[in-house]
Amino acid sequence: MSVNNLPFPVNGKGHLEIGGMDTIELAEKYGTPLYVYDVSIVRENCRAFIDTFKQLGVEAQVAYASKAFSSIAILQVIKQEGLSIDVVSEGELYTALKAGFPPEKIHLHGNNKSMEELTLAIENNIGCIVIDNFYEIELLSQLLEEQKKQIDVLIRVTPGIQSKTHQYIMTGNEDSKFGFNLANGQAEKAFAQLRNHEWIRFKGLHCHIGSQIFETDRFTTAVEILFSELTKWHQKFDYTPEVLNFGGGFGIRYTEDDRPLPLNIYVEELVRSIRSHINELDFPMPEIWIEPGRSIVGNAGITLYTVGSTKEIPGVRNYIAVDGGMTDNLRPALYQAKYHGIIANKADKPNDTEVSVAGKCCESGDMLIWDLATPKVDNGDILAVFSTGAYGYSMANNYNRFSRAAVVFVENGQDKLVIKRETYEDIVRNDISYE
Ligand SMILES: Cc1ncc(COP(=O)(O)O)c(C=O)c1O
Ligand SMILES: N[C@@H](CCCC[NH3+])C(=O)O
Repeated sequence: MSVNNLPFPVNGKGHLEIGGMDTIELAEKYGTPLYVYDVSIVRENCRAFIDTFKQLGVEAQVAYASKAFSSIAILQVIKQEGLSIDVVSEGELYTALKAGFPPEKIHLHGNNKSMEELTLAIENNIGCIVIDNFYEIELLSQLLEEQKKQIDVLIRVTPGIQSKTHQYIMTGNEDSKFGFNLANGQAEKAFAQLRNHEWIRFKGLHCHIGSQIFETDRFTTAVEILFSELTKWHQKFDYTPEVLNFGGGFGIRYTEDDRPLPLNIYVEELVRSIRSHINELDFPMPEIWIEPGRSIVGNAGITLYTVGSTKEIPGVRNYIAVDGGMTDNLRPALYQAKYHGIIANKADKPNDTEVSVAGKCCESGDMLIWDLATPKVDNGDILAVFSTGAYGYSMANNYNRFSRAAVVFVENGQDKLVIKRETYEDIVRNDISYE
């Protein structure tokens, strides 16, 4: 943090900088709304996870959850840093293959994988499929039998943990659309079907307890729950897992109320807890996999907007409207997510007023930030919203036929366009005339 508790520096012109670049110049060059990523932060986050596992001497795979932001360029950075990735759809898998991601480092997720998704995964010999339900076991068995191929799998289990996060991003609770329930025996039933399967190589268990989690105790509880199941399976079937995957969910700072833990702490606590269980049970140490998404790209990205209209309601509130909104950042409308931002061309000015930032969609709920302290705002000012690198571009949409914003990477004072701004021609491309 530098001026005013900001995550990025301010230059001599009073402009916010990112990756050694002036944000106002970037806005002029590429237009707004604009997503800008400081690639060096992505790399730092990757290394924090990878290096901690190395220091602890644990065989691991850190699989970037590409749903947080999937594009050819970001997956190339992730590949350079030596991570694996998790994909949840044919589109994400296709993007990964196009990015030249090594197939053996791709893991496929999804609660309703289609024949096409499974076929693409099998044809490309991806590293692992995380099986979610009994129907998928049938589909996968059928496809592998037809192609006479084997594949590694984990099964996703729901440990029954209520994480302290928004209901829509909880996934490990019992009443969830994801995974096999542990408590009611479904997970054991799936394990029984898979342990001696001709085509499916059962490697271990996966669980993901939710997203934007700030406490390690949720993860260590998940470890305990998985090991209590594994203890049963060991007694009954003499089974020990080769792989345990504890998903993602490591929280980041959106506003100053968020208190994220350093990323190494999550890994250290997980490993400590797993080691204590395997020592007690006399199991060999399994490979540990994790799937961070938000914590890899979230704080590396900002969004730049141009301020347009303003509206003062005396005694109520001052609105400023920007040229984007719920089309480039759905999270405030969907999860009441909170963000912090600043007027990037007045980053050195004192905050002597308060505004609420509206998007330009035809929805009252299209508000990006409520009650943000700023200097006096004029039209033409550039607003920078922080921590939009995860689930921003990836959840962008064309509501009101807005075009998706461009994405620029900056690193060491260099900028590069990595996703072009969508054109209106792109938007009508699949429309078919009815005249
Ligand atoms: C199975 C799985 N793994 C990983 C993630 C990534 O989560 P996050 O971006 O919070 O790290 C998710 C999303 O919540 C998920 O469902
Ligand atoms: N899209 C969610 C997180 C993903 C949840 C996936 N299991 C968010 O923006 O917070």
